[in-house]
Amino acid sequence: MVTRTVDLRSDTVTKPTEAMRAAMATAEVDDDVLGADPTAFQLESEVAKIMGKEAGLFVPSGTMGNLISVLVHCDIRGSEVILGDNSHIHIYENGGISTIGGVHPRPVKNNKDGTMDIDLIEAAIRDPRGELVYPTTRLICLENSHANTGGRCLSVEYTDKVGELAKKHGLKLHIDGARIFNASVALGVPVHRLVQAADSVSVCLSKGLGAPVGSVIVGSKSFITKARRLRKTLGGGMRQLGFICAAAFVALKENVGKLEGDHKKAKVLAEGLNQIKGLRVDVAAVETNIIYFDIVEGSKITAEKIYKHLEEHGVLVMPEGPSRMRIVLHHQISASDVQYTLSCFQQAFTGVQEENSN
Ligand SMILES: Cc1ncc(COP(=O)(O)O)c(C=O)c1O
Ligand SMILES: C[C@@H](O)[C@H](N)C(=O)O
Repeated sequence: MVTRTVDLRSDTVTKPTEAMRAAMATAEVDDDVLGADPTAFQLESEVAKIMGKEAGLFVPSGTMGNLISVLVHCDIRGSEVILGDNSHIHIYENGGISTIGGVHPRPVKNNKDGTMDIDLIEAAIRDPRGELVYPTTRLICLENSHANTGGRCLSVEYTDKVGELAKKHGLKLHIDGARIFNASVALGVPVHRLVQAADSVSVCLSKGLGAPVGSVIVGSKSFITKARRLRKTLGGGMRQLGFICAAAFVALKENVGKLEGDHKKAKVLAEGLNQIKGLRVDVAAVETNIIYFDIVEGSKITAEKIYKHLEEHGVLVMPEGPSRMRIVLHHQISASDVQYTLSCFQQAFTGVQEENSN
């Protein structure tokens, strides 16, 4: 009988707080297709202001936020987007930019720190003289923090350099900012400065900020006007969405300040896991709330045995391969949960070592 649950699969698993539920229950709402839901408008305006952009648009998911952003920037047939080969847009969004938007992806290798070498980005930009046979590059996409490399942060200097490169070639820059607040807190750089070079940003409120639903895309007024129309085309026009925006507004106001704590807990957990004989963690690479770790070859324990033991004790982690796992911290994981998780991992390995010695 599991008496305690520690859900470390993702920062998308958080449950609405009482304050969010109360805000939802009393939210002022209206039809956001026929006009403007007042609570949605308030949230969109606030996020745009915080991000230093002219306007914002609420969307039901980060996937839709990225899709709309890419499709607005690449609105001409034959467009191509340069993006990371290990980016969320390229791996986890069902190829939507191509299957729905007809946009051609031009992947560039992601480095271990989430960046793409700037000279490789420039080399991937199509030469206009080859337009008879080449797609036309119109957009560069970055991801900050970068999820698949372990929540690594792209510096403001790097982002500005990519922005300069985009401008030099007449391209737009989009940032998948699903965890931009995590990067901002970890770097000590205000979000508006971190995304200053970007023409658009997709900001998830449903990740580390803990909102039950939603993202906001931000950009120029012209960009958001086109994005709003495309959201409707994709079936994302929502009616009285103020009640979910009310929860997101609470998340924005209450949880940014908790991200540093998530990062500290991630570091403690990473250091503890790395002390367990049979696990390997690159602790230095844990900059925010995400930890990737591996079972050391020859450690005589299988991932399946670890998952089984963890699940029997209520600890949930994300499988990432035959011997690789991911843990994501969020504001509903306590310091005690971190210690409990470490004890469960230790027990799993000790149990196996005892089995093997018998
Ligand atoms: C980096 C990144 N971008 C975008 C998304 C997509 O967000 P959603 O799950 O809301 O579609 C995710 C995952 O949730 C993500 O980790
Ligand atoms: C799995 C992925 O799609 C999701 N964005 C997560 O980080 O949990």
